[in-house]
Amino acid sequence: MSLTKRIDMAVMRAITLGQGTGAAPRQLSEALEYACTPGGARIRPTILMSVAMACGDDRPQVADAAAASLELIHCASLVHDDLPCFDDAEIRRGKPSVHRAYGESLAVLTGDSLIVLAFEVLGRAAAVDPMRAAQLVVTLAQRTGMPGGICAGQGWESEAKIDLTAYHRSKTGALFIAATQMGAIAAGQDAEPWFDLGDRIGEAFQVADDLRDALCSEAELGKPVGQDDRHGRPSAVAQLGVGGATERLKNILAGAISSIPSCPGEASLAQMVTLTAKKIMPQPTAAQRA
Ligand SMILES: CC(C)=CCC/C(C)=C/CC/C(C)=C/COP(=O)(O)OP(=O)(O)O
Ligand SMILES: C=C(C)CCOP(=O)(O)OP(=O)(O)O
Ligand SMILES: [Mg+2]
Ligand SMILES: [Mg+2]
Repeated sequence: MSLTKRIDMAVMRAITLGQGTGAAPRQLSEALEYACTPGGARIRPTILMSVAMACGDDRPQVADAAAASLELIHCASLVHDDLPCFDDAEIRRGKPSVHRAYGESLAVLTGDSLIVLAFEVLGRAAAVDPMRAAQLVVTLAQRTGMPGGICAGQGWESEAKIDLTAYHRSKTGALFIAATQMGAIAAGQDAEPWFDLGDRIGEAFQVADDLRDALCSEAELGKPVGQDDRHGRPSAVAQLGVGGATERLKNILAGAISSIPSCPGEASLAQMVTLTAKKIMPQPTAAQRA
């Protein structure tokens, strides 16, 4: 089975669990699925699974639960991020954002339900491997909440003075660190050596996202562009210009490959990072190249 299919199936199993089989509010049930399918790039669970596979993937059910839980948290964060009180975005993944499709109250509840569901999925993985499941819960919680998770990252946007490194590391880096560390944990390995790889991929992803926000169109991205400018957010493009940010992106990615810890599947993991790099590198249009 392809990795994409494995991830989509794990996500769908989780959503089905959240929808239940008995009485449940219809619109909220529908919105859970709407928020997570069809997926975006599924880049975080792909990295997680690739690390788990490079480490032997000896408990595939635990890796499936880890990948699904991480993607559920990511989707929840996008639903909340698009709300009027944050970025007030009307489209996401090429369709109306959840609050545009279902209203604000249900969008808040969709995000809330997905967060809780993510941790339920990990709790249930304890039936297969209690130690690994407990470590996965702690790692995902650390990278989701305060003081260093994506909630903290979002929190920086309400501060008058922003610590740029902490802002980027928590807003975007956190779920990439979760991806590499949860992949290792799911396969029974120590998480600590996998911090650097996640941190570097996260930093690269943030620079790439800043470049896409400045260079791409709404139709290409399926979400509003020019957001960093509009919200006055610090970005790699504002700081370094397009050329400087592109150079920085290439340097971080080279560093990411050299930070892969030694493991049985090291070579194929390096290939995955190179492939991910190609995917996230924004392609300038002919007009921008001229
Ligand atoms: C778990 C949970 C629900 C957290 C709530 C806190 C929250 C709203 C986090 C958003 C995190 C995030 C990376 C948003 C997208 O960034 P962006 O706005 O720069 O990117 P975009 O262009 O894709 O919108
Ligand atoms: C952290 C950021 C910039 C939010 C968007 O993440 P992705 O670009 O991975 O979103 P999807 O592919 O999942 O839609
Ligand atoms: Mg935002
Ligand atoms: Mg946004």
